[in-house]
Amino acid sequence: MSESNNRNKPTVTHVATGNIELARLRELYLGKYAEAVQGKVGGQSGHVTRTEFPAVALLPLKDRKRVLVTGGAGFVGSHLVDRLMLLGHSVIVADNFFTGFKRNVQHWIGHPNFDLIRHDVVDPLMVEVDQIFHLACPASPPHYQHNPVKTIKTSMMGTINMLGLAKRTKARILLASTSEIYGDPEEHPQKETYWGHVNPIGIRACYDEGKRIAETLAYGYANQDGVQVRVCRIFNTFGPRMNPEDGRVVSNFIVQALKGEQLTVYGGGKQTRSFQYVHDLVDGMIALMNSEYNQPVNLGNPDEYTIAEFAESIRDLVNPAATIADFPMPSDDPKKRKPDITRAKEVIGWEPRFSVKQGIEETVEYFKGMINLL
Ligand SMILES: O=c1ccn([C@@H]2O[C@H](COP(=O)(O)OP(=O)(O)O[C@H]3OC[C@@H](O)[C@H](O)[C@H]3O)[C@@H](O)[C@H]2O)c(=O)[nH]1
Repeated sequence: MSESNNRNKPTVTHVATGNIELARLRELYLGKYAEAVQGKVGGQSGHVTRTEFPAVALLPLKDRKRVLVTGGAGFVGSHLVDRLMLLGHSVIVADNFFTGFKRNVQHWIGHPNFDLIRHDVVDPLMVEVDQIFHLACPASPPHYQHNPVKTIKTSMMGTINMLGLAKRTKARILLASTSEIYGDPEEHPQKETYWGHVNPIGIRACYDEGKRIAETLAYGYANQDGVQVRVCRIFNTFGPRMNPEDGRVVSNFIVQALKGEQLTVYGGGKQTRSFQYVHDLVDGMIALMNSEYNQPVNLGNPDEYTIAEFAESIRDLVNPAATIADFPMPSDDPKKRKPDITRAKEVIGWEPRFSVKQGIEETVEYFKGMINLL
């Protein structure tokens, strides 16, 4: 087991994340605003139009931004939307609901600061905004491999459309890039200066190369047209509102353990990943958007696990009776991955504050709430 100081960090209890109390965030995905997600199957599901919304900050008009979040109904996007809304901004979500769900943002539907548009970023979007967080793209390997051409179109044409929007409106745009641009890395841990090791025709290429061209486009528009771009490279992230069926390792293992099924370790489980809790990522994205730094920044938690030891820790926490079984390794699966976050510390003063254990406990609680739906 690779030990890290991070595992011995005290857990975050009521610390404000981006000036928002954790308890206030929790009520949106575990508490009173999450009841539709935690519904019971077999009966009926009733919906009411909300007359009361979570309280949001009242910002002076000069500080209130009009923020577009593409992919805002997805796992990461919806947590970002929660934060931006609670901070008092006006938020427009554009999502095609391929992997996102309305239920992830349902607690904001009807709020005067909130708009939800069913929109695919492959088509241009005409809105007036100050900031764009461009997240739209399936991120789970089974999802992005489901329709590789569509994944490439989403990354490439979607990013061209959003950069064009940023150019017209003079909005600042943050591109959600990925650790996958490093491919199967030969440098470990991965620094932003590493150019990567990607198979351009492999099954992951639609996503890896899609995000690489998205980065190239971002700097093309920045250098040629003066568009203000920010680029974060997101490492493996988990938390409540992950789609339980999206096939990524954290949701798979937790759901399998909760259902008493075998935990499916691929290829012997010697490959490593480093897992960050979603609130840390959102902290980093907002800090980067509001910083003056325009080069790529890794956002991830360096706490590195082999997949085999990760399976054991989930089993021990969720269901010690569950068994672990080995399945074939998907092709081109990176053998190791761990972010070097020196740059993030230096340029935006960011580092993860949640331990993996605390994040996993919250995620387990969330999935337990939906067990009847699984
Ligand atoms: O059930 C499973 C699922 C996955 N795995 C393994 O666990 C590791 C992590 O797999 P995931 O599918 O969660 O994520 P990957 O690291 O392959 O890709 C991720 O990289 C970073 C992000 O940009 C994306 O969310 C995603 O593409 C891989 O080695 C995979 O083979 C299992 O052993 N069992």
